[in-house]
Amino acid sequence: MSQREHPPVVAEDLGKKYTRGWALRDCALEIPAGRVVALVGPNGAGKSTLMGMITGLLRPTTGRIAVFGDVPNGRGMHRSVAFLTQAKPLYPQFTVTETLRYGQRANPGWDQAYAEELVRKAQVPFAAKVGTLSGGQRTRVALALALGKRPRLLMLDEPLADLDPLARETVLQTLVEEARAHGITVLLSSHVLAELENVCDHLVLLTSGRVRLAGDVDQLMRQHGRGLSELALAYMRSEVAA
Ligand SMILES: Nc1ncnc2c1ncn2[C@@H]1O[C@H](COP(=O)(O)OP(=O)(O)OP(=O)(O)O)[C@@H](O)[C@H]1O
Repeated sequence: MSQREHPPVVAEDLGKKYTRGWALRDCALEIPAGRVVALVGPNGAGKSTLMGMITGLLRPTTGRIAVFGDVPNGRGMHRSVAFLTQAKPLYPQFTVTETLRYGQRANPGWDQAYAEELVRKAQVPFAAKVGTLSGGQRTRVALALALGKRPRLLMLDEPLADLDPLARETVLQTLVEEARAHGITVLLSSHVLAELENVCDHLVLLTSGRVRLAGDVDQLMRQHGRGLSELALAYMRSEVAA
């Protein structure tokens, strides 16, 4: 089987135990290619832990995980994966141009023209130091850095949390447009369910370290007669009540 045919993520019996206990248990999951996937769940549900195992930064305690058919080996992220977190570790002293140059050096498949186009579209000045940019502008630079790598899977762990509603909408729209135009699979974790409803076509819901619901949003909506955010909220409420 060629590497292209492997799904972006397949997990079987996947579990992660920290010293305080299990963060993720019995996780069986397949993330299909080309989808925009909402990863939702209450605080502490295990979302970041799952993403950490996909990047290879965290090692599973039990089970297996494969990323495009490869087992993450802890020696760096899969070359087809880009990861953006709320922290957006950009160097504040670097200009935007220098930041993209860094992206070029660090990533063999780097697409400089595409990264520059994303910065230009966002109207972020190339000569500005990253530390002087607004939160929204920094996010656009971080997104250009992530997409310039030409990933096949882009993971975003609460990347919009510090943005105002308008900036959130713009960034999310850009992200989804780029993903659909280039066939990138997106795994997006957020607590703002209404916002995910407009852009995600696949849902993975975690509660207390377990996958409670996973599947195509349209299909889940037909089955349950509710939209993504209502459905996710109902599951989270039932967890609290249990
Ligand atoms: N390094 C760690 N050491 C010990 N426990 C941890 C560690 N990282 C996470 N945990 C615990 O694992 C559980 C899952 O955490 P995780 O960060 O994956 O949840 P999350 O769904 O991303 O939460 P949030 O929505 O609050 O970001 C929590 O109980 C958390 O306290």
